[in-house]
Amino acid sequence: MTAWLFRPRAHDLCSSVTFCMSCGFTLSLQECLQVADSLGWSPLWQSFSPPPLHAMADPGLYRPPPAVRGMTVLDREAFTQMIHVPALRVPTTVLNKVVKSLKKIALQRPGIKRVVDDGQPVGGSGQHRLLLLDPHCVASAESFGHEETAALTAFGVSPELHRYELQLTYENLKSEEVLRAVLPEGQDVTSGFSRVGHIAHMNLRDHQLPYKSLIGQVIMDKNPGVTCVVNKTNTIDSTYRNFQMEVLAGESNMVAKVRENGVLYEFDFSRVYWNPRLSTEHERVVSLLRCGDIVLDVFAGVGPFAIPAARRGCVVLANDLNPEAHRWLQHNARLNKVDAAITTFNLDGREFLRGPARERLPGLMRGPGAVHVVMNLPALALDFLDTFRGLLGPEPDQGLSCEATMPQVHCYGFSKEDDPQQDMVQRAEASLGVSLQGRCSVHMVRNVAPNKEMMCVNFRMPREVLYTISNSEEPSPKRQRCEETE
Ligand SMILES: C[S@@+](CC[C@H](N)C(=O)[O-])C[C@H]1O[C@@H](n2cnc3c(N)ncnc32)[C@H](O)[C@@H]1O
Repeated sequence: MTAWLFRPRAHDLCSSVTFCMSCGFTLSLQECLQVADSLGWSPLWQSFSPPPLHAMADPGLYRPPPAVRGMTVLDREAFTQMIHVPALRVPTTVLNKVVKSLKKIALQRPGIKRVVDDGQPVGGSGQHRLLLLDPHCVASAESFGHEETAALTAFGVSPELHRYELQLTYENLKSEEVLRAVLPEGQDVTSGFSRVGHIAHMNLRDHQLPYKSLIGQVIMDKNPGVTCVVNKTNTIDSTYRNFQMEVLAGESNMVAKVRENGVLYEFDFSRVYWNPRLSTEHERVVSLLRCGDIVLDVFAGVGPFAIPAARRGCVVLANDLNPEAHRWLQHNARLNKVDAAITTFNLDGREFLRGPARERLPGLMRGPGAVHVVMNLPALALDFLDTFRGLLGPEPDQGLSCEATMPQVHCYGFSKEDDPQQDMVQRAEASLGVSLQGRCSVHMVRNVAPNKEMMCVNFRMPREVLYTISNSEEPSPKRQRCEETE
């Protein structure tokens, strides 16, 4: 066939022509006619109507009409267009089997039926339906692969392709397709968001802001269950790690109900920290806990470590500086019926460690359960480790404390270094004032941004940190025996 439908005047127009020698075809036939008309080009290929089936293979076929470009107030009707798709005429007697055999090449669009009436009068036993095919897979009868050809032969279906005129509406488009058609060409169309209950949380770029209401509306339309779309308006450097946010579409109810790892949480998303991307990490830490263990959650938020830990049979001391997070933490403890197992505090992390934690630690460490300290405030938690220096004063058992009773620490941090593991260990060591070589492990939690990792360093709190130990003290044989039995 002709290599191009409309001859481009220059290569830089290649995005405006149907067939470009170097880039392949980029516009739907309908769009192409409009573009050509506006540019005063005349078609080289005159036999346009009706278009042969191979012309239906245009990958821009589902692209909405060019008129929607630049739209800032969503007009759903403006996305409606007629397109042509290939179809097979299939006897109803074998329809189900043919649909199954051809499912890889059948039309798949949201809200579009792929089997339609053939519009022909029904005659005798020869009742037929049209099976609509994906024009990107099927351009002509030669497009069928061996399997499909064999299936058609076996079921007595003619491979002759029919042309079906289909109305494509806003409902049949994916959010990405809608936004790509509306936002300026060549600019990034990110329709990604975090889902927090009924809230879709976006982080729009500057060039997307003029379209923010439309983007919000599209995200809400295309994601069942989302009834509120918000955009982050600040970076997350507030003390309480919550976002300033603006409602782009839908209701302004910020109280979300979320299920994470089977546990239900409720909280005001605009006033507390919640990150759905931490569910795996929450689960990982909780899986390390055993019934009867003690958990000190220094930066507890609304409870994603504390509540499941209590549900697992642990005794939990959970603290958060944000009064709102503390309130929802208490609420979630009641909601999950574990309030008897969780004691909550609304203190600065250092105050919590120096006060309630210090008071209870000696008794807890003598008990049967292991003590875990969770410190998830990645921007600052490593600095808080210095609070443990000499926290419990002189060692009561004069060097006989069993290492196995020392608290197990899970401390989070961000790292932008080439070797984030080493960076984490070095910063923890600097804060604790001791070496952790050979007695810690580090793992990557998630990639937060290009070149920024969230990490977790895990170690048993060294005795010489928690207690003020005189330099002359030698490790006692008794303590060594204790370590061996761990
Ligand atoms: C990153 S969030 C973690 C929340 C929860 N642990 C989680 O995994 O989702 C850190 C929490 O620390 C709290 N926070 C910030 N500064 C604090 C401080 N100095 N003392 C205690 N809590 C603090 C914030 O309010 C926030 O809820």
